[in-house]
Amino acid sequence: MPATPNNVPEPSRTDPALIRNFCIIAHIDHGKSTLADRMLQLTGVVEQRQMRAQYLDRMDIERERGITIKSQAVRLPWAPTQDPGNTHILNMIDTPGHVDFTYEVSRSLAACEGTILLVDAAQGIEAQTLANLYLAMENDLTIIPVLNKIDLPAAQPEKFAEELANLVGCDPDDVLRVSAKTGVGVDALLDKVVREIPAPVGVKDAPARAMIFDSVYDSYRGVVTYVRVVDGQLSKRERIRMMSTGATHELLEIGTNSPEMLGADGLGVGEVGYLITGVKDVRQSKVGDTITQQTKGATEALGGYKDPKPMVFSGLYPLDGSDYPELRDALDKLQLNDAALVYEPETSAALGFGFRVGFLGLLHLDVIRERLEREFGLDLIATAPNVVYRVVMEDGGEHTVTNPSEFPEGKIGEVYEPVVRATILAPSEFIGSIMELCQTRRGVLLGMDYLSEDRVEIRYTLPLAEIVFDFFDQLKSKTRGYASLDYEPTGEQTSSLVKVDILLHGDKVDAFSAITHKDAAYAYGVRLVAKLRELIPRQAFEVPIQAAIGSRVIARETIRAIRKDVLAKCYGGDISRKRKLLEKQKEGKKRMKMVGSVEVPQEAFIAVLSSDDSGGSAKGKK
Ligand SMILES: Nc1nc2c(ncn2[C@@H]2O[C@H](COP(=O)(O)OP(=O)(O)OP(=O)(O)O)[C@@H](O)[C@H]2O)c(=O)[nH]1
Repeated sequence: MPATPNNVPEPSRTDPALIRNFCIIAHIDHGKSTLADRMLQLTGVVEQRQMRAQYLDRMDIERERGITIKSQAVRLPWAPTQDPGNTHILNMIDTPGHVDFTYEVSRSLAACEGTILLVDAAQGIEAQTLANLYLAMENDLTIIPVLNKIDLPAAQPEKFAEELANLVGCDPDDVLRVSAKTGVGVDALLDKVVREIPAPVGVKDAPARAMIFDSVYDSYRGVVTYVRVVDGQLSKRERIRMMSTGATHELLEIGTNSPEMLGADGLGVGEVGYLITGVKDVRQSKVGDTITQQTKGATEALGGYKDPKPMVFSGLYPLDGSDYPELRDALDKLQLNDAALVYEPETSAALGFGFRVGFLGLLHLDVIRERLEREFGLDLIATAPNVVYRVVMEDGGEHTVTNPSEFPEGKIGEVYEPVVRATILAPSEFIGSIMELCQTRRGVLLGMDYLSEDRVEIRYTLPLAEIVFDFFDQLKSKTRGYASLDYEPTGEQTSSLVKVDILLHGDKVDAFSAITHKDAAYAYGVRLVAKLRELIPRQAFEVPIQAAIGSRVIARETIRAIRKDVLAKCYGGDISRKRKLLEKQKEGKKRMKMVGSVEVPQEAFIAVLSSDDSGGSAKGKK
């Protein structure tokens, strides 16, 4: 049996009554990592002298470099003050903080019985705190409200204790006050976790059922899968089965993190830990799936499994066409660690060979783009992000549109677009500007609540397409940075949506096609043709630039013709000078792309697609 520190029970034999599984919900910067550090230190799993700030975060960076793996769950032994003779096992499970990963968050929460709701005592509740709190409530978790940073001079514990108490429905005196920085109150918090969070319940002698709440690719070990055992026991070397796919694997290694990986014989009821089967791709070990034994396994999976569904699509093209194979290899590599990343090859008349890539949301898109550029050294052009539309034709035929240029022609019945429920938190002085912004983005007000006398929570239904581009930036600038936003998909709605095409000399430029609301189409068309007129140099012939809905032109500009005869300036017969000029002209041409018969500098595409005021998105600003 592997050695365990401090007489801590072996994970296959821990009495479930002594286990507490919890996570920490906090808005960014409210101190989650610092609190986790303090807990590692107080419970003795990291020795004082090894302690360094943000221990778990440090591991995150290391993981990026492929050195070690982040602990998605840490096993902490704790002898509570109220029951010092009984060492309890606290499994602290990390939850991804961002809205794009709501499904992953909800799986991490489902692995817990309780959560610490951590709020900065100088800031109060923020949108991400709320969104995750709602998910925790849906999962029936016990909630322990805690104010952090009480050491700060700007802390207002009385005010925010009241706010928190109102939110979770408890007495303000029951809101714990801690300083993750100095450690004040953290032992009382661990005691409270033991006292208030229920122990896991499961059937010891049943076939094993364990839920995957995270899986991480590691270049040395392959995929490391994090599980919570609900019933039965998983043991080293036995064969297991993934219930969604039926695939079977041998359990090469199983264990817990404290916070480094520590192998074990197995994991029993209620335990949380990792396992390694040698699979090389996270899509073979999917978050939300249930694991059981291959023989005499469970017949019914734990509920809640969903395939990740991309919400936002963008075309990614290498700036230099010869980088296409590198881009494909890089996407293949990223997919090993990202079950939600989907892509397929795509060709654009304007941009050449690339990929249409699906993401969970905008943050996901940014992360992937940044990694492609930073880790793989690729220079990319990304087309404006668009959402997925469902188009039902009058004859009943149906199309799923992930690329605006593929919007069907012909008799369209209804167009459906995805909508989200957005929650915005801000000081009440900004209510007017927030509502104005949401209104211009086709929002429908759902409700508004005061969290305290000067802070409100505003809820809107908004089309996803209206927030994927720059909504958050606008919100921040209209509220001087004070508002926070969170959203979750809530279905779809029919809308009056049209496709606007941009034509150069009669040829459609696929990269600029956009699906916009009918009322925003004209503005989009006018803005884009004006912009392109500025960016495209004059050609040997007159070039009309048009914006059109179907065959109806809604905006037009014209680039007048010039005769670009570089030799005109050369009188006399100086051959070498002539050659030089011709060479120069050829150089210039290299960076041009042909769209039909028109030469367009690559910079024009980049400028239109990347600049903030271009509005080259699917949303159509008004
Ligand atoms: N004064 C004071 N500062 C704290 C306390 N807890 C955390 N901080 C500081 O607050 C900042 C954010 O803390 P983190 O622990 O990184 O917050 P987080 O919620 O993990 O943030 P992300 O990982 O970015 O989501 C850091 O500069 C911490 O040093 C506290 O109790 N008192």
